[in-house]
Amino acid sequence: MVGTIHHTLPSFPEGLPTAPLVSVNLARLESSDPSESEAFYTACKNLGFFYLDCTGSKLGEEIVQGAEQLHALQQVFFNLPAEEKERYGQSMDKFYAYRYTELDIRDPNGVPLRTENYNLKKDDVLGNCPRLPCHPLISTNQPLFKSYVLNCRAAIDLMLHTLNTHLQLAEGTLASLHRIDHLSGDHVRFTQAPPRPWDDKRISAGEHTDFGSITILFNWLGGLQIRRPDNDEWVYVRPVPGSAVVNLGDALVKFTACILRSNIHRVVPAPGPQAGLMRHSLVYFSRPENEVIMKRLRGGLVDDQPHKEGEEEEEEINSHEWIMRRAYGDLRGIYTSKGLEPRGTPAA
Ligand SMILES: O=C(O)CCC(=O)C(=O)O
Ligand SMILES: [Fe+2]
Repeated sequence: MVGTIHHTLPSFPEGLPTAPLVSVNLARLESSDPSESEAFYTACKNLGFFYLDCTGSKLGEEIVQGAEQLHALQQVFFNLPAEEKERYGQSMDKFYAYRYTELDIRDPNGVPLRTENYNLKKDDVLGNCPRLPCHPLISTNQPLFKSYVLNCRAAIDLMLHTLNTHLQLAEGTLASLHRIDHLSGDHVRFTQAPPRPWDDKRISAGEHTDFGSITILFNWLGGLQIRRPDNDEWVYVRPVPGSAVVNLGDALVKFTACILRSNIHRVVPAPGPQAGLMRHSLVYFSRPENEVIMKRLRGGLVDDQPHKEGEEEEEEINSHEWIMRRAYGDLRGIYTSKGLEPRGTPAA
């Protein structure tokens, strides 16, 4: 198995309530193993979160290795002086650039600490659109980003294909909404959060559902929590070396008229002995192509789903607009089968 650095960090504490995530093996999904495929589909319907065990799959091992390399790179990137990072910040792009939020905690020099992220568009990496100027550290690592994007997309395309089969949709329906050479909101995200005390207000403001299709997440410290749908309890997702955490986003809930689930989650300070460390995560968000209209699909099991009152009159918006309004506009919040639960801060 590819080396990961989890064992070099303080371990995730025992005895905390953790999320009941099933583990789906990528190699077995690749070989269309019927019971693995069924377990995957069940996880997508019941919780919308699962571990993707990448061991024993060439593609999986490449994804894990890429994630480790990008984890090392993101730490170098976030260690750059603030002015250097800000040069490629929000003045260039509202979303696909370096972004930060200042915390009300200061470092020993009196400088406010930041939670930071950097978003890099799939279309930028693959050359489907003009490239946004970026720091040399990012541009010199384009081959690494490119192989990571292609590998994540290969895994996502396989998962979409498997879902398509279980949902009994016409062949290629989900694939036709997620063509890699068509513009979409897919992106790689680096995140960094400094150690900080528990803050109820900040934590609840960060509760969200992802609003795209399928998210592939790597983190090395605890702190990610999901709210269990059965008892509403917030529980930790323990990082597992060699596995990604995969979750579904609201677009797939919309397309399938709520057959699939996107579960609410949030990030809290890392627990126990991990609490004093800088926390990073590496996320690949996939989203429908920009021009795709965000409404229920026709065909297969989706046709058996009940129609919501007023569904026919719902305004038709495309994926690009959906993302912008979910991130910054009037559609901010948590999307559930009951509708949109408004929240003040951007979801992801
Ligand atoms: O940092 C994490 O573990 C999760 C991040 C997340 O949920 C997101 O960026 O949407
Ligand atoms: Fe998320």
